[in-house]
Amino acid sequence: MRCARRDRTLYPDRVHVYAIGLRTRFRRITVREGMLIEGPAGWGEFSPFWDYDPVESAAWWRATREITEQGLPEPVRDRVPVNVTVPAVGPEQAARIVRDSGGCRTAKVKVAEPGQTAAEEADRLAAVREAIGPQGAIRVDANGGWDVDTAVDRITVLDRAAGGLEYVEQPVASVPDLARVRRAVRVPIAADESIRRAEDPFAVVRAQAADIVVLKVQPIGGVRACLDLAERIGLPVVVSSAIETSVGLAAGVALAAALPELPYACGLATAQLLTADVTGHPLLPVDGALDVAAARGLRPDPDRLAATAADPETTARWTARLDAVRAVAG
Ligand SMILES: O=C(O)CCC(=O)C1=CC=C[C@@H](O)[C@@H]1C(=O)O
Ligand SMILES: [Mg+2]
Repeated sequence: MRCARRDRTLYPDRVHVYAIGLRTRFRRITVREGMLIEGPAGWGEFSPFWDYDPVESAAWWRATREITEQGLPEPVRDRVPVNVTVPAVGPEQAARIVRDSGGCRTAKVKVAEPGQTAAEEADRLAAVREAIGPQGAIRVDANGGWDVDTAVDRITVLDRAAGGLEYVEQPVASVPDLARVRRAVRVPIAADESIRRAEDPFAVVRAQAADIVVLKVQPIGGVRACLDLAERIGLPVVVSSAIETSVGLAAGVALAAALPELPYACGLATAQLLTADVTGHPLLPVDGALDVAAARGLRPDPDRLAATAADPETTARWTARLDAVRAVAG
């Protein structure tokens, strides 16, 4: 197995850099890269997307160290309902993803993909509704891709095409615009980027800009940081992933398992987006949920680590990146 330079100041154990292909282009990437680090309390994942700079990536590193040094908080439930994640694909592929999801009763559908039309999005949503059934829940994620007027128009169209939307995630980029859209539509609004890339996530609450808050373990700085934010933010929360391997997803499952309330299915079925994983027992939904004990006991397998190891250049890039992040994170 190819290991990054052994950094004895990090851990005497193991630092592994992975590169795993995505089944479909998602979030502008086709390969997911990151680091897995084994510490005294277990394995953690450090995998900020490359558009996060060292200062922003410090929170991701804190999340990694929390797991490798403190381990996971105690769960209050033994299963975590999850949504299937549908990339910006055609209607037939969207329906197939839902049907093959392992019983997910909620689907989150990517919209506002550059170059795609409202009609293409409406077709995708109609196909997802057909596949998930009338009792299923459908949410969309625009990743801040619309302006206010477009968001108000599209939400109305997509709400009808979906046969009713559970909520719309980050329809527009700024908090003031999020508040404008929320006042103009009846579909609930979830804040994601306005939480995980914000100086002050409470600006969303002060502006009455969202009904729901999305929590992602790595960008927010750890499982316990997310539990603390959930306790203080005063809005319902939904747990979502950062498209990690099953090692990183296990931290998301631990968060979802420890939250006092879990009103929404979690965006933690994203192992389905990967063409491989670092364990022979990837975290995949059964009857629409992930098993908390399986996540807590999850360890990478040496043969899967070897099979998903990044090439030397990528490994060197991540090692240098981690050095830069640790220099600012302390
Ligand atoms: O929430 C989900 O269904 C899966 C995770 C997911 O959609 C995302 C993960 C990471 C970055 C984004 O691409 C996207 C999101 O914005 O929530
Ligand atoms: Mg989102």
